[in-house]
Amino acid sequence: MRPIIPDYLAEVLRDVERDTSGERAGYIPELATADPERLGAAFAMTGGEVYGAGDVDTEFTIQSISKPFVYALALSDHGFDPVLARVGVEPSGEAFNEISLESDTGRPRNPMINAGAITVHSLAGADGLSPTARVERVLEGLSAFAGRPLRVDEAVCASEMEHAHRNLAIAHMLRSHNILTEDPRAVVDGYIRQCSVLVTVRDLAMMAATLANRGRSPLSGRQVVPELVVRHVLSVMFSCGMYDAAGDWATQVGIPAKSGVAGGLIGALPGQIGIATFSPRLDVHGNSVRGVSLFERFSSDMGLHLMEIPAAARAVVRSNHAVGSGTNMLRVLQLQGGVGFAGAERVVQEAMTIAPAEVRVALDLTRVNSIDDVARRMLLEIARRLTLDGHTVYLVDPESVMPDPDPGDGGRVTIVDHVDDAAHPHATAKKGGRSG
Ligand SMILES: NC(=O)CC[C@H](N)C(=O)O
Repeated sequence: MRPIIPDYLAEVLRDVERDTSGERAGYIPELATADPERLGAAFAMTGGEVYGAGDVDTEFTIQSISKPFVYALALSDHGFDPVLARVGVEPSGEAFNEISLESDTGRPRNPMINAGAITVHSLAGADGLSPTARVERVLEGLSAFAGRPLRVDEAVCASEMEHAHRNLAIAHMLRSHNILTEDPRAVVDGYIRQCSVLVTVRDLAMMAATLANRGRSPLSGRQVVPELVVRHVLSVMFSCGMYDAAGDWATQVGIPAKSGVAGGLIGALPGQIGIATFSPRLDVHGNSVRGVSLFERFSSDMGLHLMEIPAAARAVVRSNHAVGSGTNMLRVLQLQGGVGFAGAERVVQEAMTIAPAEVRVALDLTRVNSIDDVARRMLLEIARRLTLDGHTVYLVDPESVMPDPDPGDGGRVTIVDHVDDAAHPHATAKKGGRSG
């Protein structure tokens, strides 16, 4: 069989190829010489598989796509408070290189615009690092996200540094507000080196997949940054990643994303996929023209919009029935699928209908594949209240999907591997049901 996904990617690339609108970034002379016809796209699944079509192994500079990753490094190196004290998380609705700070605090509005990203660069690695050691930390961190060692394009770096007046102006302004405490020139130099790291579409897809995979690289298995940091970074990407086009992007595409002026674009869909595209011509916001079209296609073709309401998740309560009769009667609530808050609420409703006469109750988790923390607490609370009302409660949980099944506070559950073990408690005694 021919592989399905690369064929699909190649077809979508053909569809956008005709669009030659937009301009290469002119303010960094080296970028203005890039081949404007380059075009590539890749999907990296959280399971580790990578699919690509077009120029997936061409190297180009990461530019602003480094911002969310270095933000993640700064948050994991310093913790949330010191970073949030210096850089906000509010969408600015402004261009990426806008010279703007919050009027009351002097903080840059968010870490995705240059003012925020320059500040964040100074927060990567331990306090007091030399500028060179800080760039090392950034390079090592970006490489960990990509799952391979990355390097700096010295020509692009030098070219941007020669024309860095605007970023220098931003850094001096940050220094005057004491948001930056180091030499502004050294920080801008480090930030520009960070932007000049060479990546391929394949690398970027893997970096995005590492975010989508809760911060663990699908390639190396390494936990690059903590899970809570990832949630925070993806939220900021969702609201600020596309600068003054962020609102359009959130409604049309609905994937946390980040663009760079060399023409790269990434999206990370939590739990599913990292996507990357490359095409150097940019729109007025500095986002790749064909990249935006590709993401619009991917989102609508594959239903990747984050706000897409999932096809009515199958009912969590598969059945609610009685087996046996008389005092031996067992009420069985058979659950299925993944149980979250709304699913557990359905179980609460069903549990309220259990008649006092039905002394024995089984929550059958045989077909449940996951229980999140709030659902765990609610199901155990159901068990506890049923115990207090005089019921005997069984948890049918052959694969131990219920973590720590202790209802506490006067509640008690007997854990068995099969409904039959609850239906015929004497047989259970022989098999020795686990008790929680
Ligand atoms: N949007 C971008 O990719 C901008 C990054 C570029 N290095 C700059 O600071 O101007």
